Amino acid sequence: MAYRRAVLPKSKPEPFTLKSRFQSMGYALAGVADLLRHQHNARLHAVAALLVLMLAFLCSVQRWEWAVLLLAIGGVWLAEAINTAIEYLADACHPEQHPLIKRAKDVAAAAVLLFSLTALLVGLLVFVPYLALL
Ligand SMILES: Nc1ncnc2c1ncn2[C@@H]1O[C@H](COP(=O)(O)OP(=O)(O)OP(=O)(O)O)[C@@H](O)[C@H]1O
Repeated sequence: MAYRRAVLPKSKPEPFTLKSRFQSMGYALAGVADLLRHQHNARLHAVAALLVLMLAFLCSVQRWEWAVLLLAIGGVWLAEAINTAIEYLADACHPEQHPLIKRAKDVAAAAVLLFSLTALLVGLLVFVPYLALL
């Protein structure tokens, strides 16, 4: 029965309730806690994000620069969360070594690397003109 529930779509959609929406948010927050607790890279992202926010505050960056920096920080977290979810799914579906699991994990990790490099460039574009004035 548990298997049936897991693989088949429900015949009748569940009614919308605030309680279930709050429950969903709780699951998502548990995902954030999981990232911070189990992923060393996520802790590095957290420290980097804090430093960027402090620097932005000290430089009194403009409103649009805040928006760009927040998007860059959010994008790195998005990539890290999806990368971690892919790793967990891969380990659950195929705990043994497999060349395709390696490719899937490496490509998922590439997403984090590529967005992190983009975020670094965004940070340089925003902060270098302020730091050059010092
Ligand atoms: N089941 C598997 N089959 C084949 N290759 C795997 C498997 N699991 C991991 N790998 C590969 O082994 C290498 C190291 O994996 P690992 O998950 O330790 O990487 P990592 O990104 O350094 O880890 P983390 O940053 O999460 O500590 C990667 O190239 C990965 O794709």
